[in-house]
Amino acid sequence: MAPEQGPPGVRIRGLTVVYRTAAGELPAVSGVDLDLAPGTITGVVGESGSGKSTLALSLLNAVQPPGRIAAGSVEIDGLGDVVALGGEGLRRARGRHVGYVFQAAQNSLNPLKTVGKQVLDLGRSHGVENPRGLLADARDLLGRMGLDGARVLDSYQHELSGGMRQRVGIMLALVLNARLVVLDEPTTALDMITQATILRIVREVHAERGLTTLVITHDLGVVAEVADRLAVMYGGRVAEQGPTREVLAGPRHPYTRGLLGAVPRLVGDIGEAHALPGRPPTLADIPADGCVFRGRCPLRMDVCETGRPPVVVSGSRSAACHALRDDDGHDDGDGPVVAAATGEEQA
Ligand SMILES: Nc1ncnc2c1ncn2[C@@H]1O[C@H](COP(=O)(O)OP(=O)(O)OP(=O)(O)O)[C@@H](O)[C@H]1O
Repeated sequence: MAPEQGPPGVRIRGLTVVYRTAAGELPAVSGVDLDLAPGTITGVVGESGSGKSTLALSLLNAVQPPGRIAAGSVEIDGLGDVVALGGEGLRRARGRHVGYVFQAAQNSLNPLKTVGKQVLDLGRSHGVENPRGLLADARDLLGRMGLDGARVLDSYQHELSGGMRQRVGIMLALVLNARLVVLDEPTTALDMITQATILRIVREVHAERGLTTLVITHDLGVVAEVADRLAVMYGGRVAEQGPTREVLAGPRHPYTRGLLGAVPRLVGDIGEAHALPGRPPTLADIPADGCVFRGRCPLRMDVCETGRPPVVVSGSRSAACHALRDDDGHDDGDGPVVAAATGEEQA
């Protein structure tokens, strides 16, 4: 995948990732289908434990034991199915093709090496032949993000603020010219002003470098700010997905409605916000059959106990819910189409 080839598309199909626990192997991600269209920013949102980070790690086939990808494929343009990749091919793909900014990137730099040294290490591990050119690229990227690049390259982690470290993380994900970038909780632990700055930088760098970007977050405000499309995850499954504006303006899945109702700044008056009752499931109590959200769902019906929710597709949106199957009230004119009740999604 040469840089001039344009941003890659990604097709995730039937992805199931399990972790080995005392109770056996349990799915953290279960039958997920998701498309990342080339050149777009997709946001994956959900409460803690919904499987977002596990899904993101699967894009690099980087799920670590006791986890493993048990089924499905992750097709990346120019790279093929990363689930089938291994060894050297996989190592080279990470960084070169897929740039990854880990959760808590503020703390993931090596405290014993300057940022510049870490750039050189990264280049060496990927066989970059022109280290000076790499450092110049790193300096330019940092400058592009409003930092004094030369100074940051000479700095150690403890000399940088949280927002600066986050920008260094983004630079490290981009400096090898990866065109697919995964950002896991890019703004957690940052103050509001720094958060807004980082999101602006994500949008600008995405557009300027022609990237396909996946942003993982628990914060609907973050996806509202940056994402063209969003996927809402719950209990390891995609509950609803579609264009961000449409989903936020008219959520269909009861979980999405609950999440939105719990965010004061998106619904206006703080008095109108209602916390979603209950807690998200842990691996041990995700129901094996039926709908994973039924325990907290105001629309719960008998069928939710046993049948996996059908994916109701309408235009470029879809939601997996038994209640929507008979619900004409949300039809956007195309008429909802019920897809197979296997968790398959149409993006
Ligand atoms: N190494 C592991 N061993 C066992 N279970 C794990 C492991 N890593 C994650 N899990 C479980 O898998 C489920 C999904 O975790 P994951 O980190 O993907 O969710 P998340 O939505 O990213 O949550 P968070 O926002 O808290 O990171 C959770 O129930 C979690 O406890």
